[in-house]
Amino acid sequence: MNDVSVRALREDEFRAAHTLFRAALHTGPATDERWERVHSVYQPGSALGAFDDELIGTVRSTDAELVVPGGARVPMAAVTGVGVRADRTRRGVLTALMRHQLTTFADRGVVAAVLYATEGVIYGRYGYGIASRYRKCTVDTRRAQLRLSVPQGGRIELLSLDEAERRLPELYASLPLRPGMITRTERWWPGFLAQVRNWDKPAVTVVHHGPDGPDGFAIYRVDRDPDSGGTMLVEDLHFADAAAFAGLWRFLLSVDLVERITLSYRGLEEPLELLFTDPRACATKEVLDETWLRLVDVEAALAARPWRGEALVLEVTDAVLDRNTGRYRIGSDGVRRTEEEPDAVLDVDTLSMIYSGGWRPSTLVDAGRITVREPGTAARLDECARTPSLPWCGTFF
Ligand SMILES: CC(=O)SCCNC(=O)CCNC(=O)[C@H](O)C(C)(C)COP(=O)(O)OP(=O)(O)OC[C@H]1O[C@@H](n2cnc3c(N)ncnc32)[C@H](O)[C@@H]1OP(=O)(O)O
Repeated sequence: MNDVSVRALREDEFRAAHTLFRAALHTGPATDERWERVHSVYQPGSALGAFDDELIGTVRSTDAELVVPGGARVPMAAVTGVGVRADRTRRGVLTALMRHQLTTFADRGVVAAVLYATEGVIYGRYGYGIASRYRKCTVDTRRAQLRLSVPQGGRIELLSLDEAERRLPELYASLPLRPGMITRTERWWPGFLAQVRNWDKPAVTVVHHGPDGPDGFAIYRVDRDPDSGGTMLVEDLHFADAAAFAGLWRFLLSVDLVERITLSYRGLEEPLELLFTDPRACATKEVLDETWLRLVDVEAALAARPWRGEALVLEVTDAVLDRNTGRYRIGSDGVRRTEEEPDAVLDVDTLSMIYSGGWRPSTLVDAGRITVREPGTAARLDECARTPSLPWCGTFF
């Protein structure tokens, strides 16, 4: 193979990159109509191509903000669209793309990169670690009786897809975002809504109205099977508070001709089964990795979230962005680089795993991914990194 070079794609190359990516996922090219809807997901300057004699690999990203523990928002890049032509895989094309992309992120002040991975084996080598996990679950609507204490919730309004397209971006932006969640930019919505328009069953959007106006929404479709009955697939569900959560569920459970409701990409702490008199009405089918996080600027990322208690020194190794390699003192009094002896030694992908609170450091010590100086250090690290909730993103890209 000839040498591989990587560069930012010109806008007239975006469609070829999109076709290459879809082919890597075993999907056909976008129709003209679909391309018209989705081309704006390509952020100029942020779609990369790998070339030998022709385009052989691609990755793109869009800028957004990530909510970190403590509630601060940091500049992030949402990485997606990764594909290498099937006749050029396993010869370093993705590695060249990832190195180029991460260096570019670091140069322009991106603090973190986030992605959803097709396979668990791909991204750890580039410094990404599993930040959040999600569950797939199914609700048996015949068993799902709401407990008397569940709030009544407010009014439900049905929206057409065109109305949803107009109103949901503003509604999502008005909701409180928890750690692990990301902002949904004007480049995210067209891609998501193009998928929704492509469903084989009509999409239904419902908005929940609380005392101060719209405060939650859900998008679903219903698949009716003559043998197994109706299955509602809830594809998106976000809400401001417990009343909106309950109100949306009160409505979803009231929809006729639905025997079960399936959900994916739900946070592990979402108290769905606790709404029901029989908690087994909601069955968790699978727990999987959700977002993979990559701390691009380790010092800025560490400083953006609170750490608790007595300070500890971490020695971090970053094989791709060497500028991150070094020792960091973290504690309730802040974060700074240091030359002090380390209490714990870890790679940047492992740091990304504990950063958002999705894993206790002691779990990673047990897994051999953090080396500690003395036995008590794991417990001190747990206390230092402790967060009030597990991270969850809930925005697939
Ligand atoms: C965020 C997203 O967009 S997720 C979508 C990811 N895309 C896909 O899954 C589409 C189908 N797959 C592909 O297009 C390609 O196989 C890619 C992009 C996953 C990998 O591209 P490649 O150019 O083959 O990766 P590259 O050769 O740089 O691999 C680097 C290393 O990772 C390993 N690796 C990469 N992908 C895989 C994989 N899917 N399974 C096992 N190992 C893998 C390689 O073996 C290599 O290991 P080595 O350094 O020990 O030799």
